[in-house]
Formats: sequence, C-alpha cells, structure tokens
Amino acid sequence: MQREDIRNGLIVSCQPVPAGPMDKAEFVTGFAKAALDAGARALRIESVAYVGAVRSAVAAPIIGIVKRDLSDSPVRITPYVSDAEALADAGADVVAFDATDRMRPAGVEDLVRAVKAKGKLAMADCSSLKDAERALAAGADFVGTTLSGYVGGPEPVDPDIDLIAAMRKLTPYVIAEGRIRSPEQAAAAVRAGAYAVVVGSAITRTEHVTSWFHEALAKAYGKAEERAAETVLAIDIGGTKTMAALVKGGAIIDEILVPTARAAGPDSWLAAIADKTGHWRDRYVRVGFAVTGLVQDGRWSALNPATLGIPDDYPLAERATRLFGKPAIAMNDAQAAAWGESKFGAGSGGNLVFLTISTGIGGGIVIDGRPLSGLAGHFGLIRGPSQGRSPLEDETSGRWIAAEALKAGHEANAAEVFEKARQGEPWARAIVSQSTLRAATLCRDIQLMLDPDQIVIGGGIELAAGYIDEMRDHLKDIAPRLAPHLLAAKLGSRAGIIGVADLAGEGG
Ligand SMILES: CC(=O)N[C@H](C=O)[C@@H](O)[C@H](O)[C@H](O)COP(=O)(O)O
Repeated sequence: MQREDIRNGLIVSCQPVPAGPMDKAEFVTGFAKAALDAGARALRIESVAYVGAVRSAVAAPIIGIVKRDLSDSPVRITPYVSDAEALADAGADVVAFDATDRMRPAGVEDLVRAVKAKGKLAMADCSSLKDAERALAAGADFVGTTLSGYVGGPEPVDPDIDLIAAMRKLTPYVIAEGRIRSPEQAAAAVRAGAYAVVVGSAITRTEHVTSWFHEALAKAYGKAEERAAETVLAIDIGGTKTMAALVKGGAIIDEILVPTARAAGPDSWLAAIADKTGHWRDRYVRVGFAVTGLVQDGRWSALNPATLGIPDDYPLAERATRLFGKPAIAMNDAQAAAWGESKFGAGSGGNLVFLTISTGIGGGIVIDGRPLSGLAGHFGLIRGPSQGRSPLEDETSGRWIAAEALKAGHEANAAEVFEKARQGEPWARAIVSQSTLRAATLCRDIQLMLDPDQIVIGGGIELAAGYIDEMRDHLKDIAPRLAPHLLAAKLGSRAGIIGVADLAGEGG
C-alpha cells in the first residue's frame, strides 16, 4: 500500500480487552468487517494471529502490532524485530512499534529497517514531539500520538490534540491515536492536522464503552435520587411580599408569606426571613433565592428601582450562605420561574421562553435544558427605536393598565379593569386590547429571536380570563410557521420558588 491509501481516513483499532469474552479471532474479524462496512478506511490489529485472520477476511490496509509485557522493558508495542517481521509476513501493510525513548530490546532504526526490508510502511507510536523527531530521522513513514499519556503519571482523559498539532509541523504524516472517544474529538484531531485518525476503545472495547455509560448512569441516578430526597428552603423576594417555602422534589411542602419591608434593605429582609423560618432550620439542606432584579454570580442589583430598592451588587448568595448556614444560590425570579415551568409546569420539552406579565414584566429563557441567567429574559426593559419609554413595562403591565384607567376617569386596578372589559365596557376593552397587542407583539419578536418551542405566559395578568386568548387572536394572521406557541403557566406564583429550589439542588 501507499501512504495515500489511508489519507483522511478513519482507522478502527480492533483490539478486544485481553482474555475478555470478545478476545477471539471471529470477533476481531467481525469488528473489522463491520467497521469497513461503515466507512472505516483501515484497521489496527494486535497479534500475528489476528492480523492473519483479518487479512484473510478483508482487503483493506492493516496496521499490525504485537503487544508484550516484558520483565526488562516498559516497551509493550512490537518490541522485537522478529515481531515486526512476523506481522509483515502475516499480511500487515503498516507495522507500528513503540518509538519512545525508554529502555528497549530493539532500536527504532532496527525496527524501521526490518519493516522496510519487508516492503511495508513503518509507524512510530510516539509519546512526545521528541519521539516523533527521532522516529522521522530514523525513516518512519508515519508518526502516531499513540503513547502520549502512557509513559508515566496518571492517564489523561482527553486525546492529546496539542501533540497532533505540534507533530504536524514536522510532517504531514501524523496519525492521531489515543483516547479519541467521540466524533467531535475525531474532528478536532483532523482540525489539528491529523493525516488519519485511529479510534479503538470507543468502537471495539465493549467492556470499556459499557463501563463509561454504566458509571455515568450510576452517578446521574445517584444524584437525581439524592436531589429528590433533599429539601430546599426557597425564598421569593418580591416588591411587596416575600414567600418562603420548603420544597422537595418539585413540590412545596410548607410555605409562609411575609410582607417585604421595602425601605429596610436586603440585610433586614434576610434577617426577617431567617427569623420567620427559624423553626424549619433542621428541615432543609440548601437555600435558593428567586428575586426581582438582576442577579449575576450570586450578586443582586436593581434593574428597576421602582420595584425594589436594592443596593448595587449586593452579595446575596454569600450573605445568605452565612446567615442560614447552608449553601445558598440566587437567581432572578422570572428566570427561576422559567426553569420551574420548564421542568415541573407547562413546559413540554424543548426550548422555552417564560413571560410574566404582572405589575411589571419579566421573563426567562430555557435553552438546551439550561436556564439562562444574567440579563437574559428581562423583556420588560426592551425599548422601541425611538421611544424613551418601554412599550412593555411602561405600556402593557398591570401598572400601566391601572394608570390608563385613571386617565379614562376610572379608579381601578388591573384586575378590575379586566372585569370591566369582560363586562363589555368600551374604555376597559380598549386598554386590555392594547396590553394584549403589545404582549402578543413581544411574543412574535421573541419567536423571531430565539425560535422557542413554547412561550409560557404567567404572572398576575394571565389569570385574567381571556388574556392569552386575546393575544392569540392578535397573532392569528401570522403564517403558522412564524407564529409563537403560547401556553398558560401552570405553577402560578410559585414557579420561581419551585425553579430555584431545583437549581439549588444542582449545587453539588
Ligand atoms: C497505549 C496503548 O497501549 N495503546 C494501544 C495501541 O495500540 C491500544 O490499547 C489502544 O486501544 C489504541 O491505541 C487506540 O486508542 P483508544 O483505544 O484510546 O482509541
């Protein structure tokens, strides 16, 4: 064969776990054929006997090796010249051997010479760039990263992509090999300059692959069980009231409501909650805060000081951890609610946007099974191009509805305006219709920005009969493929509490 025969190819190493149930010629040949059927270009086979067996079954290029555990040398892969010759005779097209700088029975030059004398190509299994330099000087046709991570020290988990890139500066004939366990890692090896890529364990060592999955499952099930059994103290600090609840497995088992002493500030809010929940102290293991405003890395700031005056960058998670004596996390309430609805409420899988229309407007975004944090979802703050006012916070929310009613000469809160609209009062219908139109327009825009699978509407307003229906009505002329899929929230005012309790359990 020519070197070009394996260019840009996948080489599957068919080396069963020694003495395992798959360590038989028929299985090695079966793996080899299956790999070639699925697009592999070449094979890497261990032992003279298996090279012979596979050679008689397939025509594809074979890289042959012999593995030996020697008492006087750490070199395992094709240590002897006689091994190299026997592999060539059995039908290997390439003979690979250990090319590390360690105590060895045969020199790299001798091995290269023997392989070439048989008219075959020589592959040097290297552990470092220095190994590759020496092997190339000795006439090796290919250098492989095979032994990187196997000449002492703990065995790494990831492939040595840097070594591939470094070797590529010496020669184009770099074979990437060792711990390539996913198609993504194989592609990374290609990007680093690999001439061909060897994958072994991830395809042909059933025991290894099974144990990777088994361990991951055991860990995930263990964690899920642990979390479902844990009780979390979840606290939602809002502009007017604070709710504290004990939450277990997505369900509230106890709750209390206290007014938020707005003027007193966060230290005193926390102290009040700690005081009111003191009798629960032994019942929870973690604490989660869902709060109005902006939370970044556990630090809390006001986005709309009219809702609640929070000092800039207040270290909420840290203070709470100290005060409650349990690990605490903090998140924006609507972002936490988005997670709650996604996992335990209206969500039906896929990406979800949660929009809460209440006194103000907030939101949260769940993408790829994770809630976004920071500024993401603060829809209430969106501005139109030429407006100083927000079309949402200022002209859609409950606060705006009540203000509009007053302008029209009616002193009424949002709930009363809805009731009047339901009774057919034209002034009330006009206000509600404007609010639903703006909310519907926001959902249409969100659809174009994020293309979520569903937009869940929550907050006080959604409780008003017909609000979501009216939003849908405003959207009815949109082509179906552009239209947002609107759903009513299911967890009500507890979505944030349930969401943050679940996230608090993820902490470790
Ligand atoms: C270090 C050593 O002895 N490597 C051996 C070389 O042939 C094999 O045990 C590996 O399976 C082969 O290199 C492929 O690597 P992976 O199985 O990680 O895809």
